[in-house]
Amino acid sequence: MTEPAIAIRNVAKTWTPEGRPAVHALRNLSLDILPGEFVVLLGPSGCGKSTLLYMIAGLEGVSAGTIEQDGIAVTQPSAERGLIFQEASLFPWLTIVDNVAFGLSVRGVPVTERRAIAVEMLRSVGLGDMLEKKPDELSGGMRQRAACARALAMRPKVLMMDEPFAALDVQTRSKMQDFLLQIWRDSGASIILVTHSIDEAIALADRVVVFTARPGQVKTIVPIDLPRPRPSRDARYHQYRDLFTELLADEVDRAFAEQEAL
Ligand SMILES: Nc1ncnc2c1ncn2[C@@H]1O[C@H](COP(=O)(O)OP(=O)(O)OP(=O)(O)O)[C@@H](O)[C@H]1O
Repeated sequence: MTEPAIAIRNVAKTWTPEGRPAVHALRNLSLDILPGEFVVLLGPSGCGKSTLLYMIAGLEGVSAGTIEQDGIAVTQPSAERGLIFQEASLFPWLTIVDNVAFGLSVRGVPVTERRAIAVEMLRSVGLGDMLEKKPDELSGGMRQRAACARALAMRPKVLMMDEPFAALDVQTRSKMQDFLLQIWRDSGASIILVTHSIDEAIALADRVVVFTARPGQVKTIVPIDLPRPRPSRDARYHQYRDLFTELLADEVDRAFAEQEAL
């Protein structure tokens, strides 16, 4: 049996913000992410998807349960687990190539090698002509590609993405999905991507993990048994879309009901 790249066992997370009631974000959540697997997390707003990514990244601790990477407990951030947010979090005062090289400096890569690696990564994401540009000179899609280059330069085994394309227009988003599938194949990394888009989930995932409303748990896991690329004309595509729409509808209703009760 393949050992999981990430093993999440009975994890719970309760946020206890000062002066406000505790929030039970996740409860009794178990999930394996396999090496090289593309997993999409889908669920109603507030069900703890981002919280789970932060904990896998090692940026937040668990309240109960365990998270392991390759059998070792996750206790702090690591270059082996990259995280990309909705808005590319590049340093605005650095050029694109320096943004990518900066991450490598944190990892201790010698200064002489940093630029060469950064240039290579930026070329591989199609930004070879943009090396000396500042982030605000690039489009949203280009900034996200630069953020991918920065994360991939660290050679992570697991790349997490929190709604990475939500701020992009429909055409750019579709191109970015193609691009992501390509870098996923090239890198061999596991990808864990959070999205609200059912279409994005079907287009990308090996498996879609559907969450319950908060406190988030795994409601069901659906393998997407379609060859890529996955044209939305395909009848089976529509079956998946209907299935996810139905699975989510109940949970979204529950999430709304809870918000109204507050
Ligand atoms: N730092 C924090 N302090 C207190 N509560 C938090 C914190 N981060 C998240 N929460 C709460 O935990 C719950 C889960 O939030 P989280 O952002 O993980 O959900 P999500 O599923 O990613 O939501 P969305 O899809 O809307 O982004 C929410 O009720 C949120 O308000």
